[in-house]
Amino acid sequence: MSTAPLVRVEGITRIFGTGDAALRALDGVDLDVAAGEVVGLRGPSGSGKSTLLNIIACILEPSDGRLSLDGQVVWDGRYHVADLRRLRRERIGFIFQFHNLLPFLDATDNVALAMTLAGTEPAAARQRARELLDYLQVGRRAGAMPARLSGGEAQRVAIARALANHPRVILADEPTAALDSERARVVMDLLRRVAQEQQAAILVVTHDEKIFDRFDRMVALRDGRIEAIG
Ligand SMILES: Nc1ncnc2c1ncn2[C@@H]1O[C@H](COP(=O)(O)OP(=O)(O)OP(=O)(O)O)[C@@H](O)[C@H]1O
Repeated sequence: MSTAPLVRVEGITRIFGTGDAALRALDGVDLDVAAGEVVGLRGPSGSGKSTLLNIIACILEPSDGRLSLDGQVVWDGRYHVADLRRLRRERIGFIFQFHNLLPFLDATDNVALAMTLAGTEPAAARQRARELLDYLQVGRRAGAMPARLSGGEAQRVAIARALANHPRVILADEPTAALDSERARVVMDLLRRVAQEQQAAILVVTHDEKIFDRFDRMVALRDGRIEAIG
C-alpha cells in the first residue's frame, strides 16, 4: 500500500465562464487527506466547497493544478484515467445531504444495486448489502422502503450504499444537515469508524457546528482559497 495521501489536491483552480464573466471558484487550493482521516470542509456559501468536492470526485474538470488519488495522478491538465465512470463507481463513495435512495427499492436493494452495477453477482451483492446495513446499525430496517425510514436511518442506508464497492475515498456533502444533534453524532461516529477500519480518506462539507468536534482536521475555504487549517 502506498504511503502517499489518498487524496492530494495541488494548486487546483477552477474558473467558470470566460472574459469579463470569468469567476475563479477555486484559486490554487492545496489539500491532502490521508488514509484513516476525517477532514471537515467549511466556508461561506459560494466559497467553492461543492466545486472542490466535485473535482475530487472527477465529476467536474479543473482548470489548472493537479489531482492525485491513492498515489496516482488523475488530472494534471488532462485526465489520465480512461474510464472516469468506473473510477467513480469503484474508488469513490459519495454521500449527499438528502439520501437520494431510490423510492421503489428497499434498503437492501438500494445498497445492492450499487454493487450489481459494478458487476457483482446479485446474491453476493444482497448478502454484502445486509452485512453493511448491520455494520451501520440499521440492519433491522433491511427490508424497509425508503419512505418508511427515519432521516437518520435513511442516511445510514445511504452511507452503506456509498461503502458498497469498498471505496478508499469518501466524499460527503452536508451529510448531517437534515439530522438532529444526536443522529448527526451517530452518523459522524460511524464515518470515523469507517475511516479507521477501512483506512478510507473522508472529506465532509459541513456548516453543522454540532459536529465540528468530530473531525480530525477542519479546513476553511473563502473565495476559492484555503483560509485556515485547524
Ligand atoms: N456550473 C457553474 N457555472 C458557473 N458558476 C458556478 C458553477 N458552479 C458553481 N459556480 C460558482 O462558483 C462559486 C463556488 O460555488 P460552490 O457551489 O462550489 O460553493 P459552495 O461553497 O459549495 O456554496 P454552498 O455552501 O452555497 O453550497 C460560486 O460563486 C458559484 O456561483
